Amino acid sequence: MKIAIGADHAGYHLKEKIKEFLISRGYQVIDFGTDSAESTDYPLFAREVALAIQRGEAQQGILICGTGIGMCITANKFKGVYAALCTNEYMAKVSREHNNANVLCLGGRVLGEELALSIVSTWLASEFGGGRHKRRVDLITKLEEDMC
Ligand SMILES: O=C(CO)[C@H](O)[C@H](O)[C@H](O)COP(=O)(O)O
Repeated sequence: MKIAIGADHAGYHLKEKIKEFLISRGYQVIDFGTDSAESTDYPLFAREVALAIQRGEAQQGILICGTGIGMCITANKFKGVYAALCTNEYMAKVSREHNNANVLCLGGRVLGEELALSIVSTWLASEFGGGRHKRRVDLITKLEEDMC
């Protein structure tokens, strides 16, 4: 399983912790930056992670900015990318089980490291439930197709 990861300056430190955590658990990580805490612009990194998902280079993505909001707004502009902003484990679990989210967005200025890693771990361990949730996700996919 390959995971694409990206952050702006406000998510940089948490990105490094998450990357370390993922590698220690055997995931392959593609890191699209940023590579320091110097001020930069979150859409640049959301774009790279979203394109990696679209191209099939990564199956899932994780994006971190100050709140996770800017990353989530940007990533959801890309067809086939379903990004979810999660602030607790329940949201992480349901974003996979109900929404089949393929990108997890986190707030580096919102979450402590321990909670953030627990959210990542829950998200990765959760799977899409199908059934009535598939019907709803299919409606989202159809909306994407109708808008092209
Ligand atoms: O996009 C955001 C808000 O949803 C992110 O949290 C950014 O990291 C934030 O806007 C960056 O703010 P800064 O004042 O330039 O550090």
